[in-house]
Amino acid sequence: TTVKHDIELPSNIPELLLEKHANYLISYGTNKDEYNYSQTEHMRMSGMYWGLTALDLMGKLEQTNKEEVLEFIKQCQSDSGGISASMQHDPHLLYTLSAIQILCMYDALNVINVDKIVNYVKERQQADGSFAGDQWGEVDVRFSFCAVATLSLLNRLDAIDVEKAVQFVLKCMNFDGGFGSKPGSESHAGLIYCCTGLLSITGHLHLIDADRLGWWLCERQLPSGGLNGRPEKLPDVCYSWWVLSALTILGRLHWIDKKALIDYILTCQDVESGGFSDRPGDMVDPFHTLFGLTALSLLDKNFSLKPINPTYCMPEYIIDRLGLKPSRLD
Ligand SMILES: COc1ccc(S(=O)(=O)N2Cc3cc(C#N)ccc3N(Cc3cncn3C)C[C@H]2Cc2ccccc2)cc1
Ligand SMILES: [Zn+2]
Repeated sequence: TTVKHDIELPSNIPELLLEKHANYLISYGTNKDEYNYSQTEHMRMSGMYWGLTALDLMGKLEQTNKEEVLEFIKQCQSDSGGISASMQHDPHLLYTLSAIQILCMYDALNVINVDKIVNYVKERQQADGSFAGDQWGEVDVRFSFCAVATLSLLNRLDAIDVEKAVQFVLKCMNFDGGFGSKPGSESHAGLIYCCTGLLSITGHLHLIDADRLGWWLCERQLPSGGLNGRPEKLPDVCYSWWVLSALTILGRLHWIDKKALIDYILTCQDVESGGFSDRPGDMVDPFHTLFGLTALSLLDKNFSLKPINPTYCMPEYIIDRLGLKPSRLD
């Protein structure tokens, strides 16, 4: 039997239903009793970053409850300086980055203790330049990206050893040009985004074999038009973001069949409830809704979406306002 590694696209391709997606995200945060809301407590800070970034891209940030969000973030900063996913949870670099990204969008970094954030991140760096995600010590190159992105948003990259952080990223590079989560781990689109983004922030993109990695990335596109995260995997909307943002940073976005990918992403909308799912017909969620919209923003500026910065996955105007210039290959 031939193993199916792709899907058939539905015949009709819906147009981009921005009002529906905005209403889905705005109501997601409000009805707290809903099952989904309770299931996402362990990652609520990231869930808020996904929803608020998507709403800002659609020009709806002013419809959110800014004061309530700022109060929640203040309550989530622990004595260690790190920020947790929800109140009374342990702090972690993943949620510290999400919180700083939200505060940059709201232009409200003053509501938390920035020096204690910087110290929390600095304390996570290991002797080999890598970063542990929290005090329990799990190392993953995703956490290197969280550390470097957080500190660069605060203009405090001086607090860590950037050269050693870069050395660890290079140890994660594979013969196929891609990156895994640790030295020797297999290449995966999500980790390639983290490593490409870190090297873009620190100005070390010249260390990447852009043609070899670009080739591996555009190989992710399947006949359905969708992108997968590794060879032999099914397509998934969130991989549109991981692959496209890395290709954009490498200056090779044009290597992808844009029209086919746009059609794939549009079929992943739920035309009733709003929101995007990983594949047509699956359950929608805020994670895939953000990454569907950010991918469309990179693919075609004629959708009514604000431009997205491929390195930080934040609206371009926020990165401009912060005076940040993450590098890209031409
Ligand atoms: C399926 O239930 C889940 C499973 C895992 C998680 S998770 O570990 O917190 N996380 C974030 C995430 C959030 C949502 C939403 N809302 C949905 C999925 C999803 N995944 C799982 C996923 C996405 N594409 C395919 N898969 C299987 C990624 C994962 C890891 C991740 C975290 C942060 C940034 C990037 C990636 C949450 C819910
Ligand atoms: Zn996904």
